Amino acid sequence: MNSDMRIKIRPATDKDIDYVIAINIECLPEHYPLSFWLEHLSKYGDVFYVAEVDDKIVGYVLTRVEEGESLFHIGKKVKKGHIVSVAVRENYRRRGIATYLLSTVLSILVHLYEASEAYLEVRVSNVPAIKLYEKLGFEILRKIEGYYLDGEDAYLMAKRLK
Ligand SMILES: CC(=O)SCCNC(=O)CCNC(=O)[C@H](O)C(C)(C)COP(=O)(O)OP(=O)(O)OC[C@H]1O[C@@H](n2cnc3c(N)ncnc32)[C@H](O)[C@@H]1OP(=O)(O)O
Ligand SMILES: [Zn+2]
Repeated sequence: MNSDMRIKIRPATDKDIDYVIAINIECLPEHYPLSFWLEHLSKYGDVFYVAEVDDKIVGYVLTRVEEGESLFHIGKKVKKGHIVSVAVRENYRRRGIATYLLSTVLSILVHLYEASEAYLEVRVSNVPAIKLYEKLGFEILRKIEGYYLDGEDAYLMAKRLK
């Protein structure tokens, strides 16, 4: 891969799902049935993005929009963007692709959905992802003990969007 590769970001379509699932399996231990991906595509397709290099999908971010209690103001009901899964193929990392995907989705959460917060869970050992989220303005709110199937803890990280 050369250093002047062109990265293109666009919303996912149903034709992308097989590639997205393959990247998810390659990059993360948390996997989901086909129905999960298709349901998110139909309900929250505006915040399900893929990144392409040379017409091949190399990364994705899957997001869902939720209404519920604010993570910052107890008792307040808000719209929240939930970053469910993000991954970039190993050979394409550290080129800003995840930053591009996530900042695009965060902007759509604000402007299209009028969400006021975004949040996610991440393994406490996943330093690259934690650093990425901190760079985007997410902060660690708390630890969720035993969140993952293998027993690892998660950090709950969140960001105010307005
Ligand atoms: C909610 C969830 O999905 S949590 C799980 C997140 N996904 C995964 O862990 C899957 C496996 N990992 C990956 O796919 C990738 O490493 C990702 C998605 C975490 C990051 O993707 P990338 O495209 O490489 O991120 P990007 O290039 O935008 O990095 C932005 C910043 O994040 C930080 N960062 C990214 N990777 C690393 C790393 N390996 N070590 C330290 N910091 C890192 C850096 O600050 C980086 O900025 P810099 O390159 O200028 O120093
Ligand atoms: Zn989650």
